[in-house]
Amino acid sequence: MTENYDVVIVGAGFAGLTAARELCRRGRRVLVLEARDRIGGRTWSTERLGRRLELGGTWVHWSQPHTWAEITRYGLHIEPSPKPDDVYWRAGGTVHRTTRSGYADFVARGQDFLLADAGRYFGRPYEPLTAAGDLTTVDDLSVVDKLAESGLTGEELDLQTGIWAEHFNAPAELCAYTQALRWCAAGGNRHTMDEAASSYRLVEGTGTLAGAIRDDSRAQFRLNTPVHRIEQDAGGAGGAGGAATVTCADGTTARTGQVIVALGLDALDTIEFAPQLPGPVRRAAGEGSASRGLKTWITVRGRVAPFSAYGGADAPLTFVRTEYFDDDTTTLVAFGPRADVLDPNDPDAVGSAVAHFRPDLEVVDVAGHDWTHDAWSGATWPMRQPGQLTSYLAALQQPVGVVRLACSDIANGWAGFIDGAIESGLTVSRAVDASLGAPRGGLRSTG
Ligand SMILES: Cc1cc2nc3c(=O)[nH]c(=O)nc-3n(C[C@H](O)[C@H](O)[C@H](O)COP(=O)(O)OP(=O)(O)OC[C@H]3O[C@@H](n4cnc5c(N)ncnc54)[C@H](O)[C@@H]3O)c2cc1C
Repeated sequence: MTENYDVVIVGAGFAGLTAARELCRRGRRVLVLEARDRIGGRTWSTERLGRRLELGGTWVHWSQPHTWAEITRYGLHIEPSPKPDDVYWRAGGTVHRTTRSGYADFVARGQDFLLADAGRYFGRPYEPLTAAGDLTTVDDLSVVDKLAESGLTGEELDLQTGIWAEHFNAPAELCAYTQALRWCAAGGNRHTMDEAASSYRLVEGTGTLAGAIRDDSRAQFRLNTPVHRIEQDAGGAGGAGGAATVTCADGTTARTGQVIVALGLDALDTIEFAPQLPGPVRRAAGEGSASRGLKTWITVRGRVAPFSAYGGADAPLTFVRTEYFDDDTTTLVAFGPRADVLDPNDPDAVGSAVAHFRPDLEVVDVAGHDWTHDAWSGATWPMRQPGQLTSYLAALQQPVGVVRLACSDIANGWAGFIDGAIESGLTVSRAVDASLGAPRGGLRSTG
């Protein structure tokens, strides 16, 4: 039997959850279809290595307006990740070691050079295409291209490319210079940019935030229900006032006035669209995000003094940091740019990667999730490749008949972050509500 809804939302990550809550509050009848056995998408708080760990998105910040509003709304709390005493980095084939402030001094020249034009190109970060004419001249650059103009020393360059490979969770040549500028502009300056990315985690975990948004909606949720096909009626494909049929892998179908496809671009190929999505949208999904790396948690023997380490752009791990301390073990968080070359769940391989800069550490166990090879994500945090901002963002934000995309990948401000997912869910749900007209019976419920 085919059921009828005002809106079907595909995907229960932060974008889909937010859209579901907002549309229910506007009196819409909403069905959420999620492929996984849980909500939260690329965030996942779960028990591993003897404690609750975040296998996906983790850090949040008050400079991220949409995330912070949700933290306030649900009364959640943040706690700081430990700051390192020492910083190690590999450059010019050597491992260097210095204090946190020594590292900050050394890195400043390169960061200041790379991010100097953040305000020029993204003076209004939530309108990322407003400098459009000018932008096309720089959007094809990678951070490697831009850094080549810098006059930095070889060691400074090695460190900078390693830092950006870490920030994008991607090979450095895939990291769009404009994405680096957008990130800095969203934070307001490079210090807030850095702080927002990895300093404060949710005490209650991202799962609690996702659950709070879900519980605040009357939407019907179906887990373990991948969507296979979305077919718009002839009228729907041409504009508003149409309808679509959503078909799941289990053969069930739902009829709906509007569809929100709330999954990342790298998972878009899990759905067949009839008619096809426009060319730029298909090309954006086909090219995919830059972010094809990994995150892993590592338990090492002994109580290790707080440190962080940058491995360099070509290392299997670009960044490692102490995160939790126990009496006889320490838990590190680590990132690498290529999930193809390092399995986040292989203790031997991760141990060898850590030995690149800390051969004294003995890896006991590791825990991660391979988001890059997971069909429902296909990438980690979605950072753009050179050229993708000006080629695709505008098209990705447009409705296609009764179908709209919503995800962090296509947000305006903190694109790639939890904040971007919430922003996108808010924006798209408002547009969908407007397309549907007055709710049946003319009443808006507050549920
Ligand atoms: C390792 C890692 C670390 C990160 N670190 C941070 C961080 O510290 N701070 C931060 O702010 N952000 C971080 N992020 C990014 C952040 O987690 C994401 O940008 C955000 O969660 C994306 O939300 P979304 O709703 O746009 O997409 P997703 O979370 O990907 O949600 C999409 C949902 O759609 C589902 N789906 C996919 N295909 C189908 C289908 N065919 N049918 C039905 N359902 C489908 C998926 O299962 C998923 O639940 C990180 C991400 C990763 C992976």
